[in-house]
Amino acid sequence: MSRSEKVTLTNMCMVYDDKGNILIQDRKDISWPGVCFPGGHIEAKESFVESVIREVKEETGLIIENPVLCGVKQFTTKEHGRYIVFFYKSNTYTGELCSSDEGEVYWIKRSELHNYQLSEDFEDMLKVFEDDELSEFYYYNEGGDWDYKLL
Ligand SMILES: Nc1nc2c([nH]c(=O)n2[C@H]2C[C@H](O)[C@@H](COP(=O)(O)OP(=O)(O)OP(=O)(O)O)O2)c(=O)[nH]1
Repeated sequence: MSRSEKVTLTNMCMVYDDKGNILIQDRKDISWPGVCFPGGHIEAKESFVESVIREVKEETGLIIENPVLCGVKQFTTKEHGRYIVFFYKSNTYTGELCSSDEGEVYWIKRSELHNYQLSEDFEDMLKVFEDDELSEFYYYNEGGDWDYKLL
């Protein structure tokens, strides 16, 4: 049996401050629209940490420092590959906020997040970002039905 498999690598970053604000992105992409955190695809041979710094810069204009890995999400794609999202957090950044074609970015109070149209899964993904005892958002198939659990 082959030990290699087809994998799509992506990242997502919660940029936050010490006043209870988080930086959100309103994604335009019709395959997964709604409010979530910035992020995107990791390029071939790219360092994971440098990749999330690059994605946040491209999508928000901010240069984050010391992003910390805080979890992972995975699901199986239609092509039977594994889709992985590495979750990071950062509260240290420089630069001016600037949205990209991916979607508008803006600061909101964390406590106001429930007022926004969130991307599918995002509410439960957030638990992994915020709860130190959780580190994985995992989709699995049981009897033909997809479900997920937080681990
Ligand atoms: N398309 C998609 N993205 C998802 C899902 N779940 C999930 O966490 N994501 C996250 C992972 C990444 O942060 C982001 C992937 O966004 P994207 O496909 O628009 O990637 P991108 O255009 O920003 O990347 P790039 O091509 O600019 O490098 O969304 C999902 O079910 N579908």
